[in-house]
Amino acid sequence: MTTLPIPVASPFFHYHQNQLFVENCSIKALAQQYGTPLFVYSKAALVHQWHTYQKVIDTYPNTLICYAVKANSNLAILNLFAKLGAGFDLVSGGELFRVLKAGGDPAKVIFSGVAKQVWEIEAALDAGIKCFNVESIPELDLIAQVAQRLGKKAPISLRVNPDVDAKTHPYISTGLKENKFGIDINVAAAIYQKALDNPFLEIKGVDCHIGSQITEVAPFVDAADKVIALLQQLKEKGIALSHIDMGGGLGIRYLDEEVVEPLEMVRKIKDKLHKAGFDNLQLVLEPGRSLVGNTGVLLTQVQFIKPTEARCFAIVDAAMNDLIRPTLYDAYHGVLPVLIQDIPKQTYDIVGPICETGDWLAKQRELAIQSGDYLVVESTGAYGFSMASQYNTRPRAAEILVDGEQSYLIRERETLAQLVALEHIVE
Ligand SMILES: Cc1ncc(COP(=O)(O)O)c(C=O)c1O
Ligand SMILES: N[C@@H](CCCC[NH3+])C(=O)O
Repeated sequence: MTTLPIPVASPFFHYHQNQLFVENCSIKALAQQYGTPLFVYSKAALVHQWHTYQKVIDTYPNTLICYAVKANSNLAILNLFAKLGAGFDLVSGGELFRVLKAGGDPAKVIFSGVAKQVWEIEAALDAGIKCFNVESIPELDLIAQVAQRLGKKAPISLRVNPDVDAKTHPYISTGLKENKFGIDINVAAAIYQKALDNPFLEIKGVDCHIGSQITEVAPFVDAADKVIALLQQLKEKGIALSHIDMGGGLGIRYLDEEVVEPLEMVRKIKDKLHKAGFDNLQLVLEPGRSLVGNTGVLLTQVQFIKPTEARCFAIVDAAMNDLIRPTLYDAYHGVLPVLIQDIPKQTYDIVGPICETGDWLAKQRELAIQSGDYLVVESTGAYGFSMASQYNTRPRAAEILVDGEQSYLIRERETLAQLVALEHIVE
């Protein structure tokens, strides 16, 4: 008897009679219906993850959860979160376009990012967003100029860089002095004063986001301590804020990580705010990965098994263009067979067909597989499709959303004609 593996996104992904299912749909049937590579998301898992944040809202009603669109920006997913009551955290005018198209409420939109362009600031002011998270003095000046031209007052927060170690991968750490993000917390008070004196700016809050895939509470608490010290400085200057935005960053289980529940993290921050006398501030959070990461998989088919002297490769039809995280961060993603078979296990490197040595999805995995089999790469609901490219002129994968026995195509597979549609040959 082979023991069945337990998917990290169990029970939404689970084995039944040696076959992998998502909710009530057989993954093999989905592969046959929609083709591969295919991103498969579970609606029940998305709703479940939302509820981990809904608990925060139920406990502390003065909280706004702004889903970080960059994690997974499919319109169907944005629409689902909008219906559940989410706000949105954006980093581009493109993301604003998506959120409005998906039915998001602009009054619950936060606009982050280190360099907003004029057209993006205009679009956000026109839409009537809740707040810009401003990351530098020149950006503050530009936002004020655009607001003046449009005859508006721009709502702003300063994104401060608290110089705390989020203890995560250096590429996804954002709250250290040497990172490009935010304004040095030690000079922020003076910049708030400058904003206060500008009639085209309206100070709303303070923001900090220290990094991603954080699996401890301590870095959030350290950051909160520093932000609270700034709040006290501002209070002394007579500058009152209406919200504090602690960003996103909560990690998920890819392998065996112990993760922090949103409510546990928020309790610690809320206690600090309470002790410092800032209970009145609305708490804003910008979670991305923790809402969507473990709600989806990348479904792929083994094309060839290629044994070499050094390694045995399982060459699959998904590649680094579909999922760049292993290449970019050396990230671990679980790999599961769709069918459990009674054949010998072997150790494989799971690689794609792209002409790069870095084109791998997983290394040294024990699997009982053969060519033609389907595999899923786990935990790919966040920063999977949203970071996909068309490198090697590979159409981007399709995306589906499963709800019970039903599946819905939420993004069609790109066609070759679409890949070249914007190009022109010079006669
Ligand atoms: C400003 C900002 N907010 C929110 C997020 C979402 O982070 P995460 O997906 O780790 O929750 C990010 C990405 O790290 C970000 O840069
Ligand atoms: N894209 C990254 C996280 C960066 C988040 C954006 N600040 C990842 O896949 O883990």
